[in-house]
Amino acid sequence: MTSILDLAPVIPVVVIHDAAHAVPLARALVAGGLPAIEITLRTPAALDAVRAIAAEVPEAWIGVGTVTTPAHVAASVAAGARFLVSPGATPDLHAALADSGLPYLPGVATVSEVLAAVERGLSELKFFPAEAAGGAAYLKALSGPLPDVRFCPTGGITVDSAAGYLALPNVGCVGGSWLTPADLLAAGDWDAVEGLAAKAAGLRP
Ligand SMILES: O=C(O)C(=O)C[C@H](O)[C@H](O)COP(=O)(O)O
Repeated sequence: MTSILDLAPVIPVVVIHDAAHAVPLARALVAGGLPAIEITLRTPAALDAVRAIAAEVPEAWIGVGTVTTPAHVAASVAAGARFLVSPGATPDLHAALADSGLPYLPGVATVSEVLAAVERGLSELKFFPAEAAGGAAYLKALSGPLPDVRFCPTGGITVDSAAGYLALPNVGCVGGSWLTPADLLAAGDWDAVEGLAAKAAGLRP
């Protein structure tokens, strides 16, 4: 199965208020070099956006984030998600994510949560909230005792701090919302979004 962590150095984390923005937004991100896109389940438009991208932008790896319940998993699969991301995970959510048949990144923030995920056979996780939970220094410390676990740190990361994470051996990619700021989406400035994506795609040549 393709690893979500290896598709691009950055996964854009998107909060979308207007599903009509979904297709041009996804095309701009893909054109900039970021094919893996996470639409968060934070707005009523989110699942419509996922459906539109799945139908009209097949070159995008469209994923769903802010998955916090088994019902979210089912709705995301039905909408056409190709991967799932959660900010944390309970035993029930872990089970639903595993049953989805999709690649997924459950969120962890402590060593014990990492070990619980490893017990379930997982080796690729989201580290959230990355900056607040210890940042790149925390992940660097984990690479000693847990060298086989790779992370997608997300939460508070910027274009300036991303490179420090990407230089770590246990970081596959980072996630962030800086590529799709609300003002650019509201203005429909897809060229600017493509420019932000291209800069992010170049963080790891
Ligand atoms: O919604 C989710 O599933 C989350 O876990 C939280 C998001 O990944 C972060 O909020 C990313 O947002 P920034 O910190 O703005 O880059």
